[in-house]
Amino acid sequence: MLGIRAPATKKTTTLTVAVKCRPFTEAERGRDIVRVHNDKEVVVLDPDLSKDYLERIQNRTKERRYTFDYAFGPNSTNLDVYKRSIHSTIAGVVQGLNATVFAYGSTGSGKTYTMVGTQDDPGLMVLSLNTIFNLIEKDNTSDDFEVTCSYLEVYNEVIYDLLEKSSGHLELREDPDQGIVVAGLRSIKVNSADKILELLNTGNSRRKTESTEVNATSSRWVISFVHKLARSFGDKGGKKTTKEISKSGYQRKTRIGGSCWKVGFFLRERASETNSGGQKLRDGANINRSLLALANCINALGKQQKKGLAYVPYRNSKLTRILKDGLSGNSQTIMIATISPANNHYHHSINTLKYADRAKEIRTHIQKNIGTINAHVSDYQKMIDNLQSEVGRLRKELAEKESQLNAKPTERDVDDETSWLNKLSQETGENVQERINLQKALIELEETNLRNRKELQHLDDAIAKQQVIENDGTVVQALQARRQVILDNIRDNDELGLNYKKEIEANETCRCQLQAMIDEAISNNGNKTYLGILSQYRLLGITNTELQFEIAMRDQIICSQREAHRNTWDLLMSLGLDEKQIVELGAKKGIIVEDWVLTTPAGPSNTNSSEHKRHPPLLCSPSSSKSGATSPSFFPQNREFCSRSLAMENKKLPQFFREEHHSSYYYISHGFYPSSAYQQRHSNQPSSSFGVHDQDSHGSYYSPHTRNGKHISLYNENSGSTSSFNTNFRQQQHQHQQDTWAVACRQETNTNSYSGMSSTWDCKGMPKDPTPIQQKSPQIFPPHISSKFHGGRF
Ligand SMILES: Nc1ncnc2c1ncn2[C@@H]1O[C@H](COP(=O)(O)OP(=O)(O)OP(=O)(O)O)[C@@H](O)[C@H]1O
Repeated sequence: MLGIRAPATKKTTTLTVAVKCRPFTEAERGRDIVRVHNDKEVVVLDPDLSKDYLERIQNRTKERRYTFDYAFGPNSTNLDVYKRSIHSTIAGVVQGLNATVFAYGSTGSGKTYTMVGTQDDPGLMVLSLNTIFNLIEKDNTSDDFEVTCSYLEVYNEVIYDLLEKSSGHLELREDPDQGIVVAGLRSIKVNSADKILELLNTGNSRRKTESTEVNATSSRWVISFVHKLARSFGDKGGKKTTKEISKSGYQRKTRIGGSCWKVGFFLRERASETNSGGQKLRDGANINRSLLALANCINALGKQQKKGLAYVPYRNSKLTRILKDGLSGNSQTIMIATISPANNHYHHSINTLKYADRAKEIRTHIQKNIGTINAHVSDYQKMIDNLQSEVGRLRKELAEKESQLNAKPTERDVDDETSWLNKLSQETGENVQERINLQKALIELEETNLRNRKELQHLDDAIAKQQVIENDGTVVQALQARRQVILDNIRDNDELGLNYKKEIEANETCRCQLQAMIDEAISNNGNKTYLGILSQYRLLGITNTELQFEIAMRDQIICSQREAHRNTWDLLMSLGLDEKQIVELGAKKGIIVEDWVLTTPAGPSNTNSSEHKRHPPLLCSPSSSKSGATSPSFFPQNREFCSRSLAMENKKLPQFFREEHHSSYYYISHGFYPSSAYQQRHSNQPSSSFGVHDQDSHGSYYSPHTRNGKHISLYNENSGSTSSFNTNFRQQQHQHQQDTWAVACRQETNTNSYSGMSSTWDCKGMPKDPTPIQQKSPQIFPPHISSKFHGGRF
């Protein structure tokens, strides 16, 4: 038979399961517990009659109910079974469809009777053979048919050929076209049902049957009867055999077909029931192994359909390998489950029915084994050419794919995922850095404008006062010019601030998208755990950067506050005041100098004590003093007490606060957090509270990036690593320290200018020549000085 498979479409079908309950045998005693309803339902009654009503309604009954494709009671004949459940399948064999029929049941349940039958009630094998030959006979086409049959037995997992007089052990082989085949199994050509029955009888005589206590002629072996049918489709004009057609080489299309139907029946027995030992016991165990393997395959195949599990243990026995096609391949398969009606077979019957029930889930894929071949050599050549070009195309495709694969290392999937995750992480890092820069720039901008607004207020006050005392209006004009500059700066900074806010929002959106991409990639990936940990690690790194940013900002604020304190002390002492005077002055104005006031009453002896030098005093407001806070302030050692006109003495003294504390509040009041904490609090408000500062806020700090009251953007200035970021901050701090003192001096100058005074101070706190305000460099108002010394109060 030529092995060309048809490109016909596959049809998926489920196993057909029929249950046949045999009648009581003459020797059998017991109670009938099997009921068949509607030709489909099988009910096995509880064999224990002693159960009362209560037990029954409590569902303690052992009664079981199953539904199958077909169910046959004891009065059904083999012909009934055949007509309803087998005939159409066997008819399909002539059309090129494979078929498998096997009986499954416990020993003595009627497998042999159902498959072989008797003279009066021929079995399914006989009936199906009759059908095949009837159909061939009735076929009025020019097609040729060739029927062959084989007969084999599996005994203790060894295959014997029953059509051979003295058969050796046969092996199973896997054929790409025909599936599992028994190598060396004799295949005899037959042309009538009678001939096959003759062969069956011959084979049966070679079977090893031994009596058991259950069945006097128990087969105790797995028997399979394999028929093959080859069909050559010819023209209507005349019949041609396959051989003749292939020889002729005429330009005539011919279809060929082949099908196979297998019939098997098995024994299942228990050693205790068969009362057999030794060799018999081993035989029983092997037979059980075959059937156990079949049961396992049925189980696995049933689950496979329901849950998609893959492994089916076909290789566990010869029987399951022979039946493989029938259980999952190209075959229409019918399982006949045979049971006994007797109550003492209850467990066997239930067992058989359970497997039969699972077998209903098994699916096979049937396909006609018919192909079209062209009889002419040139057509064969064309076919070969086409196939070769197809092979060439596929080879090329394969080579391309392989080169793609080789371009990357073995663990390319993981590597790809990792590098992709790296890219995402890097982008997230850049995103965070960008936001840090934007927030930093925004904060500085806010501070600048806060100072601008305060200066504006002071300018307004100064202008009002000056207008009263001045005749020519020169100073007022200068003040108004300055006021205009500040107003312009405020407007510009407001615009810039709004842009920053928009950029921060865009940055937040981008960050959310990146995070969603990372999350999705991790959740969809097989390496979930690994990628999850990697992602967490990266995100922690990013959070760390943000925290370092916050720390750096706080450091800078603390540093600037300390500088401000130091400058304030220097300024006070440069005015010519000693400590006692400062304390007294402070006390008059309600300012308490900690340590001095808290420990001992202010006095000359105390102010000069070494204790005070070891613990520099802290200027604080009464309110902060009450809070009991005692953190030290920085007191410049060996400071010079310069002589100074005390023209200021009667002016209002500034209010000193604990800037350290306020700087912390600053972050909170300005909504500045590391992004994680920030997001928790302000998921929809990424920007800080630009332009809405409390006038009493004291958390402002001097920024070297602010000139002339106008903000100079820091955006992208610090993009890069955390270390460069910190370096920047250190540089800023250094610059800041240098600037603070100069600013303090300039502040003093300006303040005096506003008050109409002409004296100025150098960077060491020494008086300098007066300079008109118009010629001064652009004014910067350091927070701790500008907010307290500014406005002509000092
Ligand atoms: N439908 C039936 N009508 C009448 N008698 C039956 C029928 N089915 C089975 N029997 C009888 O039941 C007995 C056991 O049947 P059978 O030998 O077919 O069982 P088995 O399943 O093939 O047993 P084992 O597996 O041991 O070979 C036999 O005496 C047989 O004649």
